[in-house]
Amino acid sequence: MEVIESLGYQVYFDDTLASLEAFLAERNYSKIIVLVDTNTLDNCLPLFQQALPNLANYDVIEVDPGEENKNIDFCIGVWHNMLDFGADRHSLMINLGGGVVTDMGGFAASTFKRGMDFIQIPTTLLSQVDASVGGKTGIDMGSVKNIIGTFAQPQAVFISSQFLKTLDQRQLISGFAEVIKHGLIFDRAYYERVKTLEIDQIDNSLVKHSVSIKNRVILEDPKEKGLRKILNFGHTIGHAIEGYSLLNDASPLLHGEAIAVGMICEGYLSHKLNGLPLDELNDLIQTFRKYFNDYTFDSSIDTALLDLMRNDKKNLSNQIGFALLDQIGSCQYDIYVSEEDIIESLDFYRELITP
Ligand SMILES: NC(=O)c1ccc[n+]([C@@H]2O[C@H](COP(=O)([O-])OP(=O)(O)OC[C@H]3O[C@@H](n4cnc5c(N)ncnc54)[C@H](O)[C@@H]3O)[C@@H](O)[C@H]2O)c1
Ligand SMILES: O=C(O)C(=O)C[C@@H](O)[C@H](O)[C@H](O)COP(=O)(O)O
Ligand SMILES: [Zn+2]
Repeated sequence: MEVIESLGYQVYFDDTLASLEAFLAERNYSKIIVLVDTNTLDNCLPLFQQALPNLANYDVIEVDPGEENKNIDFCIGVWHNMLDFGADRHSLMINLGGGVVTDMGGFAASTFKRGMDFIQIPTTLLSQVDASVGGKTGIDMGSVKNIIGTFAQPQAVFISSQFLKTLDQRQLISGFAEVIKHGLIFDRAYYERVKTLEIDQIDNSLVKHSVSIKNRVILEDPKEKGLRKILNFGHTIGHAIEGYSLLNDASPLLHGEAIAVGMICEGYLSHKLNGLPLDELNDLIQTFRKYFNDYTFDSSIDTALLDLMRNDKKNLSNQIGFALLDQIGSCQYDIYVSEEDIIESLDFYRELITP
């Protein structure tokens, strides 16, 4: 078992979850509530129960799965359940699921009675390498991603590769977008390694390395005043596309799929505005197109996408904020880009995927 020290808590890489048993034994929580979605109820709760045979007394809250449920209505349902179960300030919320469960459960716990303890047990690749660590919690409002939320750190994070066995290929690839991002923004050698991998070669070492990159960034800047913004590479445009797709597509893009498109567009902006060499831009494009399908959207939605980007949390005085690469493995932040250039980057993507 390995442990990474994060912002006052530990991230345990522990396939047996023995560290979770020890963690619970050390603390005297008045009540334990496990938040799951329908899929993690079926696929992950049994593993959790096997690992903790002596944990008899806990309540389970179940929500419907998917991004479309990461909203205030579901959150209210969670808060009602917490009240019904008699949760108090000395209770613990265990979020057992992907990024939707860890984001929304963290938000529900961090606001309930002005805040109670929670831990994250991420069960998707995306939530293991990214969402469960760093204390960003939140929910969407319509198409606007993560617009209501808190910075609230969990008491601990427990990562077990056992959970990934039931995850389907599309979800694994979605999580892989954040892995590639970690290499692009921080670690060129890591990028060179991951871009050659097949999806079935994802292993513990890669999850740990991604967490260690994210952890180094958040330790330096927990509340995203500066450096942490690099973790948002691809997200200014990616979140707009994800939010748009969520409400308009019959089969919406997943978070990782949307930010993969975002990273190609923002790769283009990195080349045009921040010195990313052309051959590195082409390499980035080739990598994303190796793993991700093209996403077709026409220019009629550009206004809607720009409207969504106007809500980005990196914006300043009505200027749309970006984190952009100057070379692979290195990223700058607080770069404000004109709407003309943003549209040019969307055009670039459209031309790229046109046969
Ligand atoms: N807080 C952060 O720092 C941060 C970072 C990155 C992404 N996010 C957020 O994370 C969310 C995306 O997370 P996600 O990709 O994990 O999506 P998700 O939580 O929707 O999970 C994806 C799907 O997999 C299912 N699932 C989860 N674990 C499973 C398992 N072990 N076996 C089978 N099925 C399983 C879920 O029920 C869901 O249907 C987005 O809302 C994104 O904004 C947050
Ligand atoms: O942890 C961070 O900081 C990130 O930006 C990680 C992102 O991958 C993640 O999608 C995050 O939820 C985006 O946050 P937001 O502040 O842009 O909503
Ligand atoms: Zn992300």
